Amino acid sequence: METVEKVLAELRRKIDGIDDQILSLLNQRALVAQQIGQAKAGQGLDFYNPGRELAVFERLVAQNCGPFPADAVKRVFREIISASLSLEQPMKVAFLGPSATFTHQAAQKQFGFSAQLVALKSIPAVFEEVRRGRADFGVVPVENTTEGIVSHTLDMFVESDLVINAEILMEISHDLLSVSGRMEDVGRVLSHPQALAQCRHWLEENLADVPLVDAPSTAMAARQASEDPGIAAIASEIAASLYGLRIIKSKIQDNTNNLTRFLVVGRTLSPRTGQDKTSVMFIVADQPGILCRMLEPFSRRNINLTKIESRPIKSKAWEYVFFLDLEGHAEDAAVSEALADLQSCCRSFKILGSYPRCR
Ligand SMILES: O=C(O)C(=O)C[C@]1(C(=O)O)C=C[C@@H](O)C=C1
Repeated sequence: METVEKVLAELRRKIDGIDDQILSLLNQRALVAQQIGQAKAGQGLDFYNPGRELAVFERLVAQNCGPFPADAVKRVFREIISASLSLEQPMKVAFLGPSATFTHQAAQKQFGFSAQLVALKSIPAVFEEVRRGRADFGVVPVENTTEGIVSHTLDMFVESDLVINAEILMEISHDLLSVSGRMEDVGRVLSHPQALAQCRHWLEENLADVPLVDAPSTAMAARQASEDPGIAAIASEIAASLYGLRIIKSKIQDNTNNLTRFLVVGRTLSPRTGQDKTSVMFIVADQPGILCRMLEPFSRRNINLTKIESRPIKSKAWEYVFFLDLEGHAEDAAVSEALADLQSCCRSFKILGSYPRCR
């Protein structure tokens, strides 16, 4: 009978052979991506193409018959594309920091580890970095299923000429982290008050006698936990890896449907993919029936609206700017007609961008 060592050696030889093929294919793919980059440079086209990236992920996940997990297919190809894009053009992406926040995690999910991610202190600072061309793109939060809209982000579009190039949907999953990763070592739990509130039931059931302490951010809580073995932080998975913490328990939030939507902002509009969303911003005339009139062009053409939001105009009391999201690209015939109809009843109107719809 064969010894287990012999069996393992044989199987590992097989894996080595497969890895050699994977590596050779990765390099063949990288060469093709470089050629695409050269073709794009010749035409002045954008190197980053989020619509094409989504199509690559969806095609591969659909044809994967396992046992390699579908999630892992996406993660592996995220990094392959990130590395390929860095060969076409190294990407610099500004995000609302500090490091290890959920916006950081969203930027990493969208751009992978080959992009240079830069943490900035505020949403206006992210917009400014992209406007000045010091970053190629910016990542900012725009709405959360529990907390609602991030008004700071919407307000920025009023003054800024930046456009929306992509949306990122992310489950906000809170993990309990500490140096040892052991429940019995937890003497105090630190986190941002919102994260503590979102995990209240779990904390009552599992750590009822442990004091809860507010921290300025989940990332700061993680940093403090890395300096004191008696502190556990509620923070993201990325905070665990950044501060060398172990996960005591993952996904401890009470509401499992806690999602945040982030936007990727850039300087040029994205091409049509066939599965797009469009965001517009406008101010309507102050007239009876105007709200009906502004929505009618969409219902008449069976265009689905996914969000409507209003924000006060700071310079004029009791006047509002509307933000509307709809399904379709601004270049689709029906969408472009509906937008022209809407524009005819607006005092001011701006397309904020058409971008691949995230599902
Ligand atoms: O297809 C392209 O346009 C590419 O540049 C190639 C590629 C890829 O590696 O698949 C790389 C970057 C883009 O954001 C999208 C896709």
